[in-house]
Amino acid sequence: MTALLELKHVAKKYNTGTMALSDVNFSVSKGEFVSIIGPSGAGKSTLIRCINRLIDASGGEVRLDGVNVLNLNKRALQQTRVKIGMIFQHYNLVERLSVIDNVLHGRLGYKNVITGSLGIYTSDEKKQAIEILHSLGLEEQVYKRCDQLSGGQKQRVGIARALIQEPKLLLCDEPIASLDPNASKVIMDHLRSICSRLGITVLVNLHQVDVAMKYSDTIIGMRKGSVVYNGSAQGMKAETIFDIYGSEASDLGIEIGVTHAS
Ligand SMILES: Nc1ncnc2c1ncn2[C@@H]1O[C@H](COP(=O)(O)OP(=O)(O)OP(=O)(O)O)[C@@H](O)[C@H]1O
Repeated sequence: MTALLELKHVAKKYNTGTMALSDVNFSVSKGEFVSIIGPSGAGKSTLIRCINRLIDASGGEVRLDGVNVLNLNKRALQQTRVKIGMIFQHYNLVERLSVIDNVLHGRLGYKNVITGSLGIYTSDEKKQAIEILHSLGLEEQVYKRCDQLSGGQKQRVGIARALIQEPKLLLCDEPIASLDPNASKVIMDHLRSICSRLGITVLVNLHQVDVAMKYSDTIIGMRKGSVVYNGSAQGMKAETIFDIYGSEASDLGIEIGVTHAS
């Protein structure tokens, strides 16, 4: 498979002196579903955010389709960001606006300053927004204000906003951390289906090892800013969990060797 995303020697040192990422190297193929796991402070969010430059890495290369994102000027970065959708733990929606208006915000990267600031969208874009919302089971929420939705519904709006961008890569920063198990399953099922059905590459930060093992083609395990595991879910062993979390899998309640069909 061709690599869509390649990280080479990526480092991030915050101006507090914290070395959040050290020499991170991995590549992600087109259409792959990859989970990043690791304890709090391992650098998962920093890593995800260095890919679309919400955070500027201190060194290394982040290549998307062969182009080093870290070298792009403002205009080129804007064009590249259109290819990268982002899902946030706390949804990042404009709560007082309707669901469809929030989804249409995903088209802003394609607009010029005037059409963008006036919120002018084509009828095709509106049709597409409604279709995506239907595909995510939100047909009854299209014109509701976002502050009237449940967390799970808000996260599906976040997914719809990312999908209307027509991204190649979907970055998901702890997308289920604020959701109950049922809503979490709905979100993970949608993300998996987006990957399999639409061929969109998904990179997701997770705290739940069982969820990562159930849904992912590949798991990247991080500890103290470094990648300590990069392999299949099936290839995870009790020692892998120890390397990542510094505790025995059994003490953490993680069952190794139990795989679930996705
Ligand atoms: N803006 C910042 N300024 C300084 N240090 C930061 C900043 N953001 C994160 N850090 C530090 O960088 C390290 C990695 O943090 P990061 O949030 O990326 O970890 P994480 O694995 O996503 O953690 P969590 O699972 O708790 O979200 C931590 O030591 C954290 O304290």
